[in-house]
Amino acid sequence: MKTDINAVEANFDGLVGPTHNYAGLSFGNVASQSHSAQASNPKQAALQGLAKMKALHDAGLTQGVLAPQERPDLNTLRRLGFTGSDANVLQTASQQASKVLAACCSASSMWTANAATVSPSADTADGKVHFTPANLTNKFHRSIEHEVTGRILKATFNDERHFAHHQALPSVEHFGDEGAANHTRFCHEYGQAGIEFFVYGRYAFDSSKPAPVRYPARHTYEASEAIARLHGLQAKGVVYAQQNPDVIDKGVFHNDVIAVGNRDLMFCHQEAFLNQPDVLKQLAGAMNNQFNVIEVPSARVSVEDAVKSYLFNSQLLSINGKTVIVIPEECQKNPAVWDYLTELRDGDSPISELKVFDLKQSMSNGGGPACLRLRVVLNEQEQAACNPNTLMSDALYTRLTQWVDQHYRDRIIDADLADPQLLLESRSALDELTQILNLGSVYPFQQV
Ligand SMILES: NCCC[C@H](NC(=O)CCC(=O)O)C(=O)O
Repeated sequence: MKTDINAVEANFDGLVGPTHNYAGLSFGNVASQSHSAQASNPKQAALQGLAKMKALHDAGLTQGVLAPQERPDLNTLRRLGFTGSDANVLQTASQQASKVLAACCSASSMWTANAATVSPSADTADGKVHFTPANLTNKFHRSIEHEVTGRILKATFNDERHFAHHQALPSVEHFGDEGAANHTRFCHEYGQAGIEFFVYGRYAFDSSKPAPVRYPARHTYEASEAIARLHGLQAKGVVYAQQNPDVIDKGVFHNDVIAVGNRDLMFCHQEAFLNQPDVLKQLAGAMNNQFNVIEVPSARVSVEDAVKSYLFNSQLLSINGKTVIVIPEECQKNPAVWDYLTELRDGDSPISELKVFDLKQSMSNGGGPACLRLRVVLNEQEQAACNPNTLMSDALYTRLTQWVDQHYRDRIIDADLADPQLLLESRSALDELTQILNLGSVYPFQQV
C-alpha cells in the first residue's frame, strides 16, 4: 500500500460535561479515591480542557472535540427501578442509593483515551479506520458510556467509505476493555503500516497467569485479542504485553499511567511491564530495529511519584520534526520528576520541549493530558471525511468557551446531583452542543 505522507495523528479530546464531580468511584485510581466528596468546578474543568485543545491547535496539530455524555443518566436510573417524574427519580435515588446516583452523574466520558480503540487505515485489512468503543465493564459509572460513545463516534467520523464502527465487546469482566489507554501505535511515518501494541492487566481464561492482588486489573488479554481480530490487523503488526501486576497494585490502573509512545519512541517506567526486556526486544524487532526507548529507572522516579505526577500520562507530539511532551503542572511540582524532565529536554534525548498545562480539575479524578485525548491517525481523504464541525478552530474555541460560560456551574457537591435544575441545565447545554458540533440527536433525551 502507498504511504500517505500527509497522514496526521489527530487528537480528539473529550469536552468535560456539566456534571463533573468528585464521587470517589474508581477503586484502584488513587486520585479519584483521595478527592472523593470534594467540591468540583465543572466550568473550570471544561475551560482547562479547551485551553489545551486550543494550544495544540495553535501549534499546528489537528485537534478534534468529542462531545460528553448525557448526565444524569435517567434511563439507567429508571432501569434500576427508580420511577415517577425525573425529579422524583433523582430524589429517591439520592435518598436510597446516593452512590448509584453519583455514578449516573459522572462526567467520566471526558477521558476519551477510554472511549475506544482506534486502528488507522494503514494497519487494517479493509483499508478503513476501525473504531471499537470500550465496554469499561470494571466500573459501573463507566460501563454506561459505550452506547452513546458509539453514536458520538459515528457522528464525528461519519463516512462509511472510510470509517468502520464496531459494537463494544460483550460487557462482562472476561472481555473487560479500557480502550486506547491500553493501546499504543508505533510507526515510522503515520501513513505507513505500524505496530499496534496492546497492553492488558490479566488473563480471563487462564488463572495460572500472574494478576494484581490489591486493585483490579480492568483489561483482559482476551479483550485485546478480540479487538485485533475485529480490526483486521495482521499478526506481524501486533505486539501484546502484560502490565506489571505490582504497579497496578500501586495505582497504575491503565497502561497510560506508566508508558506513552509516539512514532518510533517509547517513554516508559522501568517497572511498567511483566518481562520488560523481552517486551522491548519484541517491539524493536517488529519495528525493524529502528526503535527508541527512554526507560525511566525506579532510582530516578519511583512508581509512586509517577502516579502522583502523571509523568507518563503525557502526550508525545511531533511538531515541526521535533518531539514535544505535554505534561500536567503536577510534574513541575515534583522535584524528582521535574529534574528528570529538564535533563531529558536539555540532553540529547529525542524530547526537546516541555509544554506544561493546568488540568487540575481532571487530574483530581485521575485523568491527565493523555487520558483526555483519543488519537486518530487520518490520511488526507479521511481528514476531509471527518465532521468538520468537530475540528478545533479559533471560531470553535470561542463558541465553546462562550457555551461553557453560559451553561456550566462553578461548583458541584454531592447534594447538587439530585437537583432537577442541574438535569435541565445539562440537557439544554447538550442540546445546543449537538447543534454546534452538528452531531444530530445522539442523546437519549433527544430521542423521545
Ligand atoms: N483515563 C483516566 C480515567 C479516570 C477515571 N476516573 C474516574 O472515573 C473518577 C470518577 C470519580 O471518582 O468521580 C477512571 O478511573 O476511569
